[in-house]
Order: sequence, then structure tokens, then C-alpha cells
Amino acid sequence: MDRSRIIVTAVVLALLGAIVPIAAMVHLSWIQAVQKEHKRLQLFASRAIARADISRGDATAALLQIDQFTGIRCSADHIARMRQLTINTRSTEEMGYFENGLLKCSSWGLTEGRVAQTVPDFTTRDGIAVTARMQPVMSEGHLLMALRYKDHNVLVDPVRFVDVIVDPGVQLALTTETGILLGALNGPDPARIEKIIAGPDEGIDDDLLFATARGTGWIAVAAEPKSQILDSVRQQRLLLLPLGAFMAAFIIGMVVWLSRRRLSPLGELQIAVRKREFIVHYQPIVELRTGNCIGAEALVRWKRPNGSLVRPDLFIPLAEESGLITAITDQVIALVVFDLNRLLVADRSIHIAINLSATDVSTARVLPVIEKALQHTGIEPQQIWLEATERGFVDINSARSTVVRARELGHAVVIDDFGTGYSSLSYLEGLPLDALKIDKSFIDTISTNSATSSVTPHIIGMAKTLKLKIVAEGVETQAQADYLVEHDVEYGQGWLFARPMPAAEFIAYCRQAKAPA
Ligand SMILES: Nc1nc2c(ncn2[C@@H]2O[C@@H]3COP(=O)(O)O[C@H]4[C@@H](O)[C@H](n5cnc6c(=O)[nH]c(N)nc65)O[C@@H]4COP(=O)(O)O[C@H]3[C@H]2O)c(=O)[nH]1
Repeated sequence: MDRSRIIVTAVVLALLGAIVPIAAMVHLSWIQAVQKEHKRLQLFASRAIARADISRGDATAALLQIDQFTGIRCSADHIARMRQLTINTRSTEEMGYFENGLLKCSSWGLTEGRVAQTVPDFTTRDGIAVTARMQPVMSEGHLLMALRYKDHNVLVDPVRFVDVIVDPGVQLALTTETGILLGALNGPDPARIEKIIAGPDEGIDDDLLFATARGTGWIAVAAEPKSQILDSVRQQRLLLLPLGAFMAAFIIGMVVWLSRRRLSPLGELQIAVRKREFIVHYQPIVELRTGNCIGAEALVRWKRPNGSLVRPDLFIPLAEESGLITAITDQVIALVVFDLNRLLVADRSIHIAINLSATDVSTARVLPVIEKALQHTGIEPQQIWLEATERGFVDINSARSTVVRARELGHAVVIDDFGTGYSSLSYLEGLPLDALKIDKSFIDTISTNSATSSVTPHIIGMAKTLKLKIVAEGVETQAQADYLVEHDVEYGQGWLFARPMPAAEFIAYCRQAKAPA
């Protein structure tokens, strides 16, 4: 991802990070206020059910008691007993006795009209037949509920069933299980109540919050307009918004921190390593006398997602400092095998020199990595040269054991950029090296009168004394090449022959350089 995309993504994430938690808290405060209100409404509805059960229980008890009366029906005693039970039973308005399906007497006395027994709407489990709404004969006024047991019935004012205290604005309705409205407080709309009891036990119906409670025989609905909970929502918001603001600040902070980290050179390099954004270019190494291609140096490049290539000297120092270099070395090894397996198997005289970091040299951890990478490829270990700069040999003892082990495995070991560090002849003598690369800065002085121009023959002489092969690096002119040939330097690498190139070009270069003239 390039910088501008990272910045755009960070801004979008920061905006989302600011909006989402606050919006979530606003939503949560609404949900919590609704839940709280549902609980409260549920409580009212349950109380109505409990009240209805008590009222029915009282009426049932009165019916059972009158049923126990053994005297003559509709006698003065019977009527007095019925009256007494009516007065003592809070929910009961009137009690009556039926014979042959007609009302014969009631708690008010003998009846003359031919009042027929009502058809019950339902019968409870304890045998009480309930008619939800009926017009009383004796008392004018609103509809009453009739409960009948055997030949007696009681009339109950349905208001007794919803005789509970509710907050102003809370509508309460009690219905039968079949939806017949028995009693109501604060004027609920019967059609809405019918709709509500057919659905879930709590919820929101347009502008109404509701909760229902179901008892045996009854359903109670408590409802109130949504606007009633606005205060509660505001209170919840006061509690939750600071939390949302804190979360938003935290997320924005994280986004800023992550994007800064992502935008930092190290952050970018870490991602490049993780995404394996590296490729390898190969710079041919030629035999100076013949111009034959004898191999190449593998030179890593960081291919950015936008396709641009970053030179290694711009990221290798940071990779070394941060320890990412070992992962990069591993990727280079894998790429070399992937790119050049066929060429190396087909032509055993070709070698590829891989650059090792100081860590790779001091720990030797790279050797098993190479061994594993070469397994089942057919590439010979001697076709892989290992190049290390003088910095890799600072800890001479560990460097020596790595060099020894590398050579045991069959690799050639080359000292790179020779002459730019502090290596001395005696220092080099202690290391079983195979080749020495003369740094470009010395090659540049060839045929010039600079102060360092006299160093180059010394380096050549030193390498010969140590019986090391010599590779001259950075050969740019024919004069330099001629000089090197004259001084018996076998190999050269530089723009005079070829620049670093992608694998396919290197393969073609090698074939053409080796083709018979
Ligand atoms: N002006 C000029 N330059 C020439 C000429 N011939 C070769 N060069 C450049 O000199 C460098 C030679 O590689 P080096 O000394 O190992 O120096 C390398 C090496 O120390 C390091 N490097 C490259 N690849 C790797 C790698 O895979 N691992 C590690 N640890 N270091 C690497 O980065 C350094 C720079 O690599 P590059 O930028 O590819 O630069 C390469 C190459 O492109 C020439 O005739 N003229």
C-alpha cells in the first residue's frame, strides 16, 4: 500500500473509529432504556395477572361455599347466604342461582324475569365456566364477567381484575386467552391489544412499548408510548457517551499509532518482509580473458506495491540494524533457487554468489537454510558462493567456524568489498577463504594518478599470496579490464559487461555469452 492509500485508509478508519463507538453507545443507551422499560411494563402486567388470579380465586371460593349450602334453594336463608358472600367477597357484585338453565334467585332476592344461563367463553381447569362480558339483569351499567360453578354464578366487575396501581401513561389491559378484553386502565386501544397479544411477549408496536404476562386463563398487556422513555434514554446516554468517547479516542489513537508505525521506514520494511516484496537481480560475473559468464551475484531489490524498485543500500542497513536481514537473506536464497534452478542444473560451471549479513556469518544459521533450499533441486552446493563483507568477520572466531562449515558443505566463501574495512593480511590468513572481491573504489583508481591507485596492485598481490581467486567489482571501462587481465585477475563484474538484471535476462545473457562464436 502506498503512502497516500495508507493516509486515506487511516483517515477513514479514524472517522469510523470516532463515529462507530459513539453511535454504538447512543444505540446501546436506547436498547438499555427499552430493556429497562420492558422490565417495568412486565412487572405491571404480572401484577395484573396476580390481581386477576386473586379476584378469580375469591369469586371461586364464594361459589364453592354457596355450593355447600344444604338448605332449600331460593329460600330466605339461601338468598341471605348469597348476599352475605357477595358483600364479603370484594370482587363479587352479585350472586345467582339457576334452575333448569334459568335464573331463579340472586343475592338481591327472587327473580321474576326469565334470565337464561349464559354460554361460557371458556371453562377453567377447576371447572369454573367463565363468560367474559355480559349485561347484568339486576344492575344496570357496564358489562360484568360471570363465573359459574354448577348451579350458582357470580358476577364480577372486570375492573377488579386490573385493580393495580400503574404509573400515569401506562396502559393496562387484561384479556382472556382468546383475546376478549376483560378490563383496562388508561384506555388502551382494543385493536392494538389484540394485535399485541398475538405476538412476542415484549417489543415495540409502532409508537408503543409493550410487555405481556400470561397467566392461566388471562393475558395482561402493559403498554406506553415510546416518548415516555426519552428521559431514561437521556440518562443512559449520559452514562454511556463518555465510554463511547473514550473508545473513540482509543481507536483514533491506535489508528494514528499504527499508521505512523506503518508509514515509518521500519514499519514499511517489516510489511515488505511479511509480504515477501523482494526480488533478486543478477549481475553477471565474467572470466576477464574470455568474457565467458561464470556466474552472477544475487542482488536483492525491494519491489514496492507500485512497482518501483528500491536499491538495497537504502534498506539493507535498516534491515541489519532491526534484525530483519535474516528474513531477507532467507527470501533471497529461496528466490535464487526458484529463479535459476534449471540453469544451475543444466550448467554446473555457473555459480551464484549470495550476500550474507554480519549476523548470518557470526551465527551460521544461514547454512541449514541453504541446505534445505537446495534439497531435491539438483543444484550443487559448490554452485552457491557466499559473500560476506569485512564487517561479517569482526568476531573472527565465530566467523571462522561459519566459513569452515560452509566450505565443508561445499560452498565457496568470498570476502566482499575488500580493502574498505580494516582487514589486514594477517587477519585474512586466519580464514580459509576461496575468493576476494576488490571493491569498486579501488577499480575506479586504475589508470588514474590518485593516491589510492597504488593500493590495487597490493590487494591483487595479497590475494595471490593467499592463493585466493580474485573478482574485480565495478569494472566500467575497457582500460580497467585490460589492466586487470595484465595483472592476472581472473574474474570481473561491472557495467562494462552487464548491469544487474532480472533472472530471465541473466539466463539469456549466460546462454549468449557461452554460445560458440
Ligand atoms: N556504479 C557501478 N555500480 C556497480 C557496477 N557493478 C556493480 N555495481 C553495483 O555494486 C554493487 C555490488 O554489490 P555489493 O558490493 O555486494 O554491494 C551490495 C551488497 O552489499 C548489498 N546487497 C545487495 N543484495 C544483498 C543481499 O541480498 N543481502 C545483503 N546482505 N546485502 C545485499 O547492497 C549493496 C549494493 O547493491 P547494489 O545496489 O545492487 O549494487 C551492486 C551493483 O549494482 C559498476 O560497474 N558501476
